[in-house]
Amino acid sequence: MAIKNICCIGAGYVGGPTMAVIAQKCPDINITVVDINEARIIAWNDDDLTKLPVFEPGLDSIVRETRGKNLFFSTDVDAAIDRAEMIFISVNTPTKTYGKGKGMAADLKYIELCARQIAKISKNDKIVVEKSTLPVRTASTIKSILDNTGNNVKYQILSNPEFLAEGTAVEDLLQPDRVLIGGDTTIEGERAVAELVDIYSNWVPKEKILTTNVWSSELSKLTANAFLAQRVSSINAMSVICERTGADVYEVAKAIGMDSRIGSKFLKPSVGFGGSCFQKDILNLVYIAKSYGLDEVANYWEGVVEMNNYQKNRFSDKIITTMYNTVSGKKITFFGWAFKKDTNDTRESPAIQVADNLLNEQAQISVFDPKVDQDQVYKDLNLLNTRDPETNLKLVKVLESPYEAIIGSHAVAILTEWEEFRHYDWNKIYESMLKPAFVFDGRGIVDVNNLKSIGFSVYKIGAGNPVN
Ligand SMILES: NC(=O)c1ccc[n+]([C@@H]2O[C@H](COP(=O)([O-])OP(=O)(O)OC[C@H]3O[C@@H](n4cnc5c(N)ncnc54)[C@H](O)[C@@H]3O)[C@@H](O)[C@H]2O)c1
Ligand SMILES: O=c1ccn([C@@H]2O[C@H](COP(=O)(O)OP(=O)(O)O[C@H]3O[C@H](CO)[C@@H](O)[C@H](O)[C@H]3O)[C@@H](O)[C@H]2O)c(=O)[nH]1
Repeated sequence: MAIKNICCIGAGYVGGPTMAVIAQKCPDINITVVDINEARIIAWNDDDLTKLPVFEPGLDSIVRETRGKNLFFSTDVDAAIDRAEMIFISVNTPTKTYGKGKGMAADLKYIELCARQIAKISKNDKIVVEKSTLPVRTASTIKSILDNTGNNVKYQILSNPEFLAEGTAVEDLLQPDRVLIGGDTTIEGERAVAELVDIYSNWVPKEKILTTNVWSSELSKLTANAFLAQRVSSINAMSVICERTGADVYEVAKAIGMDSRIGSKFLKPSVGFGGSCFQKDILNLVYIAKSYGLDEVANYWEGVVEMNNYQKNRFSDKIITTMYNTVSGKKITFFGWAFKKDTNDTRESPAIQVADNLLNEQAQISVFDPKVDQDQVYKDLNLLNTRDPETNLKLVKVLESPYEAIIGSHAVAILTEWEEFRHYDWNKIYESMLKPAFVFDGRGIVDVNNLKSIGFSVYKIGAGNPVN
């Protein structure tokens, strides 16, 4: 059986781009991406491609090429499930905010709802693919729901975790380091795995398609994110030592990165990692370890998140102490709000925590981010529930131009590494700021000597150069 119809449940940062690329590479397969969020589906169908709900370089042209041909976005979940031979589940799996495992475990309610809906609708055999990031052994939960509430149709559950990073999603999908597919080791299981391998083989070299058992595949995803986040926390831990000793973390990163056993990637010091995945997935891993009574393992990984929280708070503390121990009534301009460059995603962005800390000290904040709008900034701050929305509205302004945002500021804080920040007219910025004019670079992107020659006092994370 060659797959002719795919349904993807969840039209988010993963579902949208992943299906767009499959549609482009497999013109003979009809793909319907469904979501219960009607506004999101409307945005995916917008003629104006700048309004797509997910900003990713290169995504608009793939959607232009495929949408309406073999790629469709719809709110009719039932019809798409019914039609499909293969169903990807790509819904959100956030950290639980209630009950047992609150603040740690993955909330699987959306996964379970999908499984129940698939069971209710399906009248012929289906391959169900876990695309969402899930705790190890979730496939058995899905299988149990499907088998016990379904219409006696046969299901194969595959695990096919997604490794794309935001901002480079299209590139990562077109040229993945590997594709991982976990399936049952039965004949039916192997057949289902082969169907999915066939789909990816349209553009991914065979040697990069790795097949494993389901549990290894599920756990590899959490492991990959834990290792990646651990690298960021490790280099951030060294950034503090560099600042205290006069060593330069960028030189240290280069020196260790040339060791082929360590490798040079993912060693950029920062104000902390953000994004919807790292913290959530590590906490999920910590919860799994604890649930097996493996407290030492749990504590080991929890340290990665603790280090990250320390780094975020350390940055806001640095701003406060440098600005003569008070930021009350002072205007601080944030360059960047997204959790990394080239995305409009702000989930768990370090900017949110840094802003919250500074607002607690009665600072006034103006924000400029090339891709994040005002509503999102207020939404992120209000979600913290630290103060009432009116106060956030009063203390925080979101501007559409960096040069407008900066007028009358005491300091600039760089929270996202957008390329354009490097090329701003820093002389002009200096002119419109109060003096002394401070720059706090949480992403290591500025040329310290150049800014100092203009007149700025500069702090660059990990650079071992005390502000002067
Ligand atoms: N964002 C990433 O870069 C990334 C990368 C790899 C893996 N992941 C994982 O992929 C999963 C999805 O992440 P995301 O960032 O795309 O999330 P998202 O929040 O952007 O999208 C999920 C979508 O699923 C929809 N949804 C939830 N329940 C539904 C239901 N019952 N029926 C139909 N639609 C439903 C939501 O409305 C939402 O639009 C998560 O498990 C995440 O950990 C994310
Ligand atoms: O050297 C580095 C690399 C990253 N970061 C920060 O770490 C966070 C995460 O960055 P990145 O991993 O590039 O983006 P994500 O989109 O969160 O992607 C991660 O999370 C996804 C969701 O699970 C996985 O699919 C990807 O493989 C994994 O890289 C961001 O805040 C980055 O600024 C650093 O501070 N220093």
